Amino acid sequence: MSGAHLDEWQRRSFDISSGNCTPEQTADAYRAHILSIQYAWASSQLSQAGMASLLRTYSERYAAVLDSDDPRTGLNNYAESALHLARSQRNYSDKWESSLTMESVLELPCVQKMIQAGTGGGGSLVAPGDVDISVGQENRGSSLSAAFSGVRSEAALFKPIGPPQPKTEVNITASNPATNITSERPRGCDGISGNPNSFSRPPARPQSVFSHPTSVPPQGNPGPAAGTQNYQSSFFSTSNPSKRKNFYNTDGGDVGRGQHGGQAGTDPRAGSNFKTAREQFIVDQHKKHSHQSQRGQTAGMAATVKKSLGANRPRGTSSKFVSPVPRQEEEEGGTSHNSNQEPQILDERLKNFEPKIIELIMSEIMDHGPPISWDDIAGLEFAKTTIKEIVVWPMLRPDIFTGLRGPPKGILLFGPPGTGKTLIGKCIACQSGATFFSISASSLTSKWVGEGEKMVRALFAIARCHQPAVIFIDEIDSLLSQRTDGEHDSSRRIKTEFLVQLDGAATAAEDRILVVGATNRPQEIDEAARRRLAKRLYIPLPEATARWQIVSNLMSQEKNQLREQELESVVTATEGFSGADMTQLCREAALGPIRSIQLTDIATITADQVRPILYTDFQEALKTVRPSVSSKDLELYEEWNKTFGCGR
Ligand SMILES: Nc1ncnc2c1ncn2[C@@H]1O[C@H](COP(=O)(O)OP(=O)(O)OP(=O)(O)O)[C@@H](O)[C@H]1O
Ligand SMILES: [Mg+2]
Repeated sequence: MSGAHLDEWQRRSFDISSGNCTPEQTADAYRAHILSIQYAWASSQLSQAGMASLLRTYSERYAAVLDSDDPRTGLNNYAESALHLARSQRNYSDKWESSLTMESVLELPCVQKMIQAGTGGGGSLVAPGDVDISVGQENRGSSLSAAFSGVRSEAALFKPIGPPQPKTEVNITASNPATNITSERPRGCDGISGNPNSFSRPPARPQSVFSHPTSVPPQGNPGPAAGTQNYQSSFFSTSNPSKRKNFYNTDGGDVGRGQHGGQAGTDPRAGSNFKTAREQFIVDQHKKHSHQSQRGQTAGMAATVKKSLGANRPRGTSSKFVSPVPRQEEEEGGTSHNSNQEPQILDERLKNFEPKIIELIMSEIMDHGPPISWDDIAGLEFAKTTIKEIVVWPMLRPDIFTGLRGPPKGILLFGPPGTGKTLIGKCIACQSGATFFSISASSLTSKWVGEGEKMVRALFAIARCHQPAVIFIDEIDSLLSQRTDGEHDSSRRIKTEFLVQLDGAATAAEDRILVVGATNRPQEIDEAARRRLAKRLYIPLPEATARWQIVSNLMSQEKNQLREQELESVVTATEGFSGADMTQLCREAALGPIRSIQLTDIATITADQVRPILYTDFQEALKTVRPSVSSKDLELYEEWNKTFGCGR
């Protein structure tokens, strides 16, 4: 690490060990340590092992500060209350202990005022009574539960202020002597202290301020659980109103309104997710029924889809692709069957295949992905034109491209690594309008003997159902390498099956299935496969114009100050680079501005303050990025292209 970084590190370590730091400062210092470690590793100043070890140490220390509930050394002052709650114990924490005992509520100035007002003329507000609690007819809302102690405890009878309201009397009898029901303030009870009027209830909505929760057993039937319910609420305490205010009063309006409102006179559950068991039951029932009816609809849909699939299906670029099994989106949309059920196969031609195999192949259909256009592929004009001729136009005008003009059944894209073969595959997927299967050789070469060739057969069968179709096989050499005596029987069978499917009795002349293979080892491909991949296109290293295009494309997306001549110099200096090497060079250069930022600023700097990419960044990057294709390898590709390639 540089001297400046070490100084900074030392200063922070000293601060922490001096004991003068608050827990917040200590946590900040540890966080800064962790950032420095990550930065040092990212800029190769620190080994992987060193980074891992340091990170472990400092993460543990940081976590210790976060987790400790000692107010002098830690930040976590919630743990205690949380633990108490978890153990169903009374909360003794200073921070979270509720002060809402009956006595404290009665002592509240606003309550006192109301008591006085009540005795003055408006009827009594609070009077000691038996264990009766009066609740409004709607019997809703969060509540103040009564404080019980003893077998039949005294509780308060709360009567709402204002005109007399219809009410229901509920008797709560504490049958268990150990019952400890603690008085709690209702949700949004800040309003009580802030606004004495909030005690009054709007006449339109008869409801007691201190109505009992919906869990109150009905009158005359307290039930065995009546006395054993724990009424202690974890929602509110009066000790830290500002915190609570921020938490519940998200709209910045009056306390008690908003998400967890519950101000006196309003429905306390308005906007909250709370539901009674009965409400939940009704919702569940509703869901169940609607799901059943949806399933009914799906079955109906499936029947319709069946008709449109397969031989009867109109073919052409405009016809919509219909999957023979329910697709993921449909499942998400809730229109599918139970996921445990076997996928329903809707095409006659696929009935001999196992649903699992079909599902596997279907999952490799690539009908979405990042959109790539032909312009995103720099250079390679000949390859692009040829592919458009073979793939795109025949899809657009199948009536013209018939007979001798019919497209070949297979294309092979070969060339050095990183020259854009896979990119072309993705572009075909986006631009061709055909059903695009992107198959990896590994998904076809199953470890179960016999499964592999079934997969190949299923692949072509499904592709036939979804014509026009393009089957893209990246790194096709691993699937169609030359057949040798020593190789496993199963891989031989896969190859044979593939060749048969590609150009054999199984394939009809009018089938519009195109196989596109990509490889950087063309010489390893079996000669029979080579013949079937009739159009073999060399994808060479990018020429100067293509390199120019790649750099300017990538730089146009970043803040840069690269002048025309400087770009020319970069292009000249990158003779022999592949497209992937050029991309790597640009990535490396783009890191230049980040590397010039001071370590101390990295956490705070804004994206706008990062300087643009300069030519010097490219010069630096050129010191570390080298071409990945050797000239010897290149000769091999050129040679193979001369012998088997279809380019000019
Ligand atoms: N002609 C090109 N135009 C633009 N970008 C390119 C081009 N060639 C390569 N790239 C860049 O290099 C990356 C790698 O290219 P791609 O994966 O297509 O190489 P490939 O030929 O399939 O290599 P491999 O033979 O190793 O599989 C692409 O994602 C792209 O960023
Ligand atoms: Mg590739």
